[in-house]
Amino acid sequence: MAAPIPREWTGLQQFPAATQTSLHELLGKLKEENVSTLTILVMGKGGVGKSSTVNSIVGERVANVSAFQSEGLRPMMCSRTRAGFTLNIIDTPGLIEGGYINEQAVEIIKRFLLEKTIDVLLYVDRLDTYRMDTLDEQVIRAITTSFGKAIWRRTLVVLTHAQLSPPDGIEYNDFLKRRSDSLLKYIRSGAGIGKRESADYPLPLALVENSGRCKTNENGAKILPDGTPWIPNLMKEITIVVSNGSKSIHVDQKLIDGPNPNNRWKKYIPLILAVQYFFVVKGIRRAIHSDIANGKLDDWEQRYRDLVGSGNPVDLKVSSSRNPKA
Ligand SMILES: Nc1nc2c(ncn2[C@@H]2O[C@H](COP(=O)(O)OP(=O)(O)OP(=O)(O)O)[C@@H](O)[C@H]2O)c(=O)[nH]1
Repeated sequence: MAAPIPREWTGLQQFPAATQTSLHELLGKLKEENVSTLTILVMGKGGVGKSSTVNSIVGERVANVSAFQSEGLRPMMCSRTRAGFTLNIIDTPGLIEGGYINEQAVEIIKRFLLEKTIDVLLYVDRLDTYRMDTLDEQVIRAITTSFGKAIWRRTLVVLTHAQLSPPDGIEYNDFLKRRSDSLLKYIRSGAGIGKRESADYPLPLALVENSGRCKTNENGAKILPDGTPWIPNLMKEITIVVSNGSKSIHVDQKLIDGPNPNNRWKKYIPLILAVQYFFVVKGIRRAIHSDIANGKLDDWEQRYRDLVGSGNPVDLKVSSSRNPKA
């Protein structure tokens, strides 16, 4: 089925003039780098603000937002064009249901993404969550197994509900640091990113406040507590990920099927053969040679030699103790 023709990105005109200017500059920069299409995949647990973030970026209500758990399992792709640039943004259902990974949702997402190329993953979570649990790690593992570890090179971590007042009088920046450090720790652990690899997986972070009550500046742009207009900032961080030198993720059947378990140990075969040769075959040979050199003979062999040596007729039936058939 042919992809639908993208609609004009009219939502851009909803943004204040200063935001529009910043966004046009960023799109211009991408075009200078020969990037004329950007496909953004949005994933995370349920209810963290994925759909709201999609709507905020597009500037239109294209995805359903609900305070309650959404029923649908189907991802949704929205495409918009502006001045020769195409933005594709894919909203996905939350991956957790009843305390476990919703495997059905994962499979549907994988099939939906087949033959698509993901330029950036927005891994969305809430800033105002105080504790991490194993569910976070499960979601991160599910993403890693589905699309490969390399997807984390193309990831921007997005924290929604950024206009929060931290609990227990903690200073905003301290709270942000603690929250982001613990989330990044879980992502690295769930994705299997070792300490030495950290530089290859920068995992930058952007804050988002989707609420209609988000504070605005004198230009009417929605701002973070430190005064940063967050929509241009989010788009800037996205363009940084696009230009970080890593490859976009093309989702093909091989990637979806994952590594073939039959191939898993194949690379060790030459090593196993070498170990066998040096420690088993060579060992046995050495033992045989040393036996021969020591002149040790089996009982029957010794008796046979004695008989042949003595010139008496050889009665193998009697002399062979090893061979009952003889
Ligand atoms: N205050 C505040 N509320 C938010 C923010 N983002 C989302 N919400 C609210 O959080 C609820 C869930 O938002 P959604 O955007 O539907 O979350 P989701 O992750 O797409 O949810 P699922 O599709 O069920 O996985 C809605 O009531 C939103 O209005 C935010 O940044 N700030």
